[in-house]
Amino acid sequence: QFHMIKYEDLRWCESLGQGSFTRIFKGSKIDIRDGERHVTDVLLKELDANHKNCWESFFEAASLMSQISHKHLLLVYGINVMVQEFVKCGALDLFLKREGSVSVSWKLDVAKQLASALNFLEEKNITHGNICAKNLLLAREGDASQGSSPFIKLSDPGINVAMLVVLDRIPWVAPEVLEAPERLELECDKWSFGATLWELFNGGQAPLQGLDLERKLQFYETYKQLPSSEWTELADLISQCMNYQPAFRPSCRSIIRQLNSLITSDYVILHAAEPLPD
Ligand SMILES: N#Cc1ccc(Nc2nc(N)cc(-n3ccc(CO)n3)n2)cc1
Repeated sequence: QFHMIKYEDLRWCESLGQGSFTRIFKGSKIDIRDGERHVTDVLLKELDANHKNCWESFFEAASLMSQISHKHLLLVYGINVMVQEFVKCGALDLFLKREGSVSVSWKLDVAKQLASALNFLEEKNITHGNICAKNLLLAREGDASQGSSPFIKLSDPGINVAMLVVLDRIPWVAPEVLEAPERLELECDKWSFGATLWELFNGGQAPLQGLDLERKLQFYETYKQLPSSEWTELADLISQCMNYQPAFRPSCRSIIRQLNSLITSDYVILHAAEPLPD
């Protein structure tokens, strides 16, 4: 299902950093189409040498996402090196940390786009398994004064959960996944959606940041919730998603309905532009 890209058609440019198993580079892909040379900006994601053993799950994640297409799902061109469409503004967590103050309606717009991507995956009965702000890519920053809104793309799930040391994905990974990493169900993405919503409304800060592994495990063992927002309706939605009973988590349709009612609430008007976090 991938159309073949030849190695010599790829150019590696600057490194953009590295994840736990991968390194990412800015690059360009050269296509000759109807006699014309097209150069496309791409993101090159390499699996680092000492993780070649999780190659097949790297491939599996990429091929899963390449079989479906949706406006909020990242386009993946190829594998061996994963060649992704280059998304202009990069990962959302870094953007939020850099930007500091984006409006509540900007955040709700992003939340709705993620919810619609999850709804699409739910309809296809596909569990993403790694929903978090780092895997949300900002294709368009959006500028309220120009009336343009943000546009996000959900990135590939990356190495599948069974390969990952799921412990360092607390609190994004649903508690039931710690018991059975191979049993990834749709409800797991609802839990992660709640944790990502929390990141979105906390300036891109990672939830439970700084807690060591022991404390993170205790967080689940004692059925804790993340610090709740002063906006009670938002706090309610986050804790519904992060329900320790998977079956009690809301459907995507319910999440979208609740986001729509948050968008119309007067809290949005009162908090048009968030103050810079002190
Ligand atoms: N400064 C800056 C800057 C950095 C990256 C991009 N673009 C981009 N495009 C993609 N397709 C994927 C990613 N990712 C970044 C982290 C991850 C997690 O895996 N992906 N970044 C644009 C600007």
